[in-house]
Amino acid sequence: MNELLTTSEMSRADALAIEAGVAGEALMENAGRAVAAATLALGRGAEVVVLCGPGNNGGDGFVAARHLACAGRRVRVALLGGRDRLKGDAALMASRWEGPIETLQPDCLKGAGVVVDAVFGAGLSKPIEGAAAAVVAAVNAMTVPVVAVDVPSGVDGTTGEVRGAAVRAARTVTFFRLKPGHLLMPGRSLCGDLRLADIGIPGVVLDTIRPSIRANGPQLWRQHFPAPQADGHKYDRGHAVVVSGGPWNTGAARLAAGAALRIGAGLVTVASPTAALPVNAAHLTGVMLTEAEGLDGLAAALQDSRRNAVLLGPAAGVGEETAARALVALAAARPVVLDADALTSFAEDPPRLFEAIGADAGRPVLLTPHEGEFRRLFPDIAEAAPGRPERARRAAARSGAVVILKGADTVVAAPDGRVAINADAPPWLATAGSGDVLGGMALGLLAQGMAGFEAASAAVWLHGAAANRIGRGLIAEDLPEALPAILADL
Ligand SMILES: NC(=O)C1=CN([C@@H]2O[C@H](COP(=O)(O)OP(=O)(O)OC[C@H]3O[C@@H](n4cnc5c(N)ncnc54)[C@H](O)[C@@H]3O)[C@@H](O)[C@H]2O)[C@@H](O)CC1
Ligand SMILES: [K+]
Repeated sequence: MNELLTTSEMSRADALAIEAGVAGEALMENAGRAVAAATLALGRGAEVVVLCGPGNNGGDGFVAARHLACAGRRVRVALLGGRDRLKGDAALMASRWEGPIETLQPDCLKGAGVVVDAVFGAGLSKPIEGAAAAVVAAVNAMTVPVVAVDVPSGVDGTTGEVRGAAVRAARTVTFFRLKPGHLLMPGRSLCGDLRLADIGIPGVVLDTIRPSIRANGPQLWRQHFPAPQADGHKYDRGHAVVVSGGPWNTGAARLAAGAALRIGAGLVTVASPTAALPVNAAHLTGVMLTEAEGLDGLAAALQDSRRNAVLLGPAAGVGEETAARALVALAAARPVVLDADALTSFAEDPPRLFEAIGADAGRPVLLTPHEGEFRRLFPDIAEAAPGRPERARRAAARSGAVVILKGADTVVAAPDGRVAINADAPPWLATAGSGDVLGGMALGLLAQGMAGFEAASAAVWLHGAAANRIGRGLIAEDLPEALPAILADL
């Protein structure tokens, strides 16, 4: 159930269900009935105004209006555009509505105690403007609950972006499977409480559609998650290396190293420039320390093949020195996580990074940009690609790396096209050092032999779960500490 369907995949699901013998009319009837059921509990008997658009989303609205009226609610219906524009099932459902049909405009909201938003759904094809935009503004100025059908009108179901204007719903009822836009920002924040209704589309249609985007959660990677063996040794659980910055910039590496250890790496070493050794030594206990001065020092530290995964970038400093160190790490034939300054250091020449990644395509490389770092490495993709999943996917395909595009709706994409969207990170996770911990968690999983996409997705989800467990007041140091309880629940 964690598959997410883009709006075009969703209309394919409808079409395949109909081909398989399910009546389109039945799908719409079930959809509208589910909306009515989700609306009945709201507004304590107050009048419901159902706003219908010219497509099948509006058709669902007519069905919901009929069921609400049958249940004894006072219902009024307003339609965008002439009734003669309605086609197919939507026209059929409008004909089964026995009450009057008003013209959609802000005035029809007068007296409403609950609003059903059935103006646009998966078929939104351009920005909302004119009368529809005026109604959206009027709905958002009201304090009554709004139930959105499929998506809040104006939210793009595939990207989560607002096109022109969008309704702010208290509840959204969608069908068969969620869409990316329900989890991506700002769509997610406009949906309110999300409900998923079964409308009779058989699950086997997914075998044909093969959706590539999923909601991130343990189902996606639990089978790959490293499980320590009873007779195992710490050396079986990998040896992660975190490269430290200079003497004034060591904290980020230690945060990452602590996270790698907590998530189960057998051994973790901070590889430190000579001048930073005393600072690191003064703060490390379970994490080990080794000297790695300059490029040769790093190469020497990585010669030990038991050191099987490397993280570089946190507080590394932007410039040629960091770029060259990243190339040393990438040349050492093992999984690499590149974060923060290690990404920005390639802003002048991104292909130089991608070539080094491509030189050994067999091992996983993770890039963990936030939006600004992403823009520096992939300016054209940031400009042109529609929505964050597509941006991350194109970047992964170009770079050959798993891309973790960080944000309130972190997206993980693999070079083979798989995408995971994380939807439950709380706002207080955006705090100093939080990204360093995420990099360390991913590193710790790679060191234990987890595959790149799964390690990235698991790290992102666990990072969010840890933050939810801690709650407000969280600082980055708390995140690794919260892991044991979450790992126990897995
Ligand atoms: N059999 C099906 O296809 C089913 C579809 N369902 C519903 O159907 C919806 C999709 O239906 P449609 O594909 O007809 O699409 P919509 O009903 O979302 O909208 C399409 C209509 O709106 C117009 N339009 C789009 N954007 C506009 C804008 N910005 N300004 C003005 N007009 C605009 C289009 O020209 C078209 O007439 C789903 O969201 C869902 O609610 C459900 O009934 C389940 C079954
Ligand atoms: K809608």
